[in-house]
Amino acid sequence: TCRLVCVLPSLLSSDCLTANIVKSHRETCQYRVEELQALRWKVFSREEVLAYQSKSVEEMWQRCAYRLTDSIQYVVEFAKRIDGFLELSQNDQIVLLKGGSLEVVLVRMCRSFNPDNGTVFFEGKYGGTEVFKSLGCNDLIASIFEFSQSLCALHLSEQEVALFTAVVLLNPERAWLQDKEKVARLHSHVDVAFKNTLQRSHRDTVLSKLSQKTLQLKSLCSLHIDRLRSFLELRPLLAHSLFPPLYHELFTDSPDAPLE
Ligand SMILES: CCN1C(=O)COc2cc(N(CC(F)(F)F)S(=O)(=O)c3ccc(C)c(C)c3)ccc21
Repeated sequence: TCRLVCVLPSLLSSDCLTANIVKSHRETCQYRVEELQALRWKVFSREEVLAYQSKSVEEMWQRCAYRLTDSIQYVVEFAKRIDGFLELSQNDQIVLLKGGSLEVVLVRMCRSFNPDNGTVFFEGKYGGTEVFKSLGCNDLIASIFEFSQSLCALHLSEQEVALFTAVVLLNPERAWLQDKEKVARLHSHVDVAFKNTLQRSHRDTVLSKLSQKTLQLKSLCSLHIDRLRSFLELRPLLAHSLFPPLYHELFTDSPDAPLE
């Protein structure tokens, strides 16, 4: 039926794209939002927080880098299932993922954030900013929590998270794109699908708020890259053994193993 629907006016074909993106999100979101909410009561104890705070900077970064790399694999899978993404050149697929995967992870994280007590899901339980103290970058942690808190305030549905992350990923303004026009066409199709969905559910107000969020995302990610760079510069040899190759491929300019 999807094929039949897609030959009808563009409005219906944007339904087709919406269905594809929502399905892709559901299949690659790593944790279902129901699961994450059911775990909110599992908060780290005082002892567990102290244990995290007594870990070395290296170990905490390694744990986070591992979880981030794991989450990014799901974002890569999400991208590959969006109609049109695999039709882009290999180069442009990698440029979009290098530039947008962390942004998608940070948007998805609002689903694992509990705005009632300001805790986030990490290694099986919920914890506040104090859990990440030994990372030594409290400004980055604080900005992640603030971003998650403000995104939660929009009460995005799973459909809206799916469409918003697809819009964030398919950004035609990423540097080094070969076929910018082709990405811009795909981006505009997703944007139209997103706008149609929001209008139908009388959620137009969310659109203007989300465009501000996109700006916050950009600064949050550049802050992350700066922090990561300064961290790696202090421990060049260690870092190479600490972080999975995909992490290096995405967040440092070192020409490591190609993104598979
Ligand atoms: C700022 C980008 N960032 C890093 O620079 C280093 O690794 C990260 C990992 C994660 N994870 C979330 C994910 F698993 F979804 F990726 S986390 O390890 O579960 C985690 C959850 C929540 C917070 C506050 C932090 C600090 C970590 C998120 C962001 C980063």
